[in-house]
Amino acid sequence: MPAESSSVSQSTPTSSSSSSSSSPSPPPHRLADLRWSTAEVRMAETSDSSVRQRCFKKISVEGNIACGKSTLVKVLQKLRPNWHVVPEPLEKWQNVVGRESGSMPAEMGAASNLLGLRLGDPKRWAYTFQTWATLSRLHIALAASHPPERHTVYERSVYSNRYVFAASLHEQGSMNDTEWVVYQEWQGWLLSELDKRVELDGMVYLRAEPEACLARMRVRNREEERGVGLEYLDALHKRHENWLVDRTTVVHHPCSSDTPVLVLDANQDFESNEELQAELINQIEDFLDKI
Ligand SMILES: Nc1ncnc2c1ncn2[C@@H]1O[C@H](COP(=O)(O)OP(=O)(O)O)[C@@H](O)[C@H]1O
Ligand SMILES: Nc1nc2c(ncn2[C@H]2C[C@H](O)[C@@H](COP(=O)(O)O)O2)c(=O)[nH]1
Repeated sequence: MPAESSSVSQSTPTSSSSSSSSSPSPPPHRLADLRWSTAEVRMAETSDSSVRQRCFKKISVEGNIACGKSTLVKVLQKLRPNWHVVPEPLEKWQNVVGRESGSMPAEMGAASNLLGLRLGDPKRWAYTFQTWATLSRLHIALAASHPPERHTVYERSVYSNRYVFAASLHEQGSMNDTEWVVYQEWQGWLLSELDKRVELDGMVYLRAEPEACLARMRVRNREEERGVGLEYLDALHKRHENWLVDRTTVVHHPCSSDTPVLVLDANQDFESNEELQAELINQIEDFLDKI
């Protein structure tokens, strides 16, 4: 990968969806809140599209495992407290709780750590993980699309779920052809129905060498990721590059190959460098102004 600081690889604007509500912060997320009536969904869609102001943007921060997304997102929360920052729902993957009380018997214990199951036995759990990850991401994306009259920054998206992770799991044989087709069909249909509500105005790609990600992952030392090696990080890196840099990944509505992408060099150590952090945040702010 050539050394670089940052670049906006596309600048074609896409439509955005802001919301009309003025609540200062979103309600806490519970999967039980997913039980929307059709009428509620229609109302939200109507108010979304009627208030389509272009000033408040929805973007995601994308990048390989341990490239520094959570670290950047925390910096964003600190330096831009008026932005709505949505971290990845990791704890929902590490502790699966059902919508109905009592649907997960207490004695299941470790069986509720879906991230651990998926990394321990990919063939058995990859498809299940993809459905749960999509569900939890959609939940926070839809919840967040209501209140904020401010920029919203998601840590990853339903799009990396498909074009990076699911595609890679299928390629490596962890999802068979039938699971891959079924996943793509319902995921594609659902997102296209949700349309503007899940569309992004732009994406920030934290681009880091897989070797750097591996080193950081080892330092972070998340128990479930002990078996993750360079080969998997390499495969994910290539998927990110094809999708966000080369733009050769075939994407489906409401994802677009025209969605602007800001590429940031995440090889540099911004964690302990406040000057660099401020510079990165300024670049993201400029990007939001441009798209
Ligand atoms: N730019 C950086 N330089 C060096 N270490 C970093 C950097 N960004 C994050 N880290 C460290 O690397 C590990 C993974 O970072 P994290 O933000 O959790 O990655 P991600 O959310 O992308 O998986 C953490 O231990 C973090 O402290
Ligand atoms: N199979 C999938 N795994 C995913 C997805 N989104 C995240 N992940 C995994 C990767 C990491 O092990 C862990 C957290 O990711 P970070 O990069 O934030 O550390 O979850 C997905 O959609 N599918």
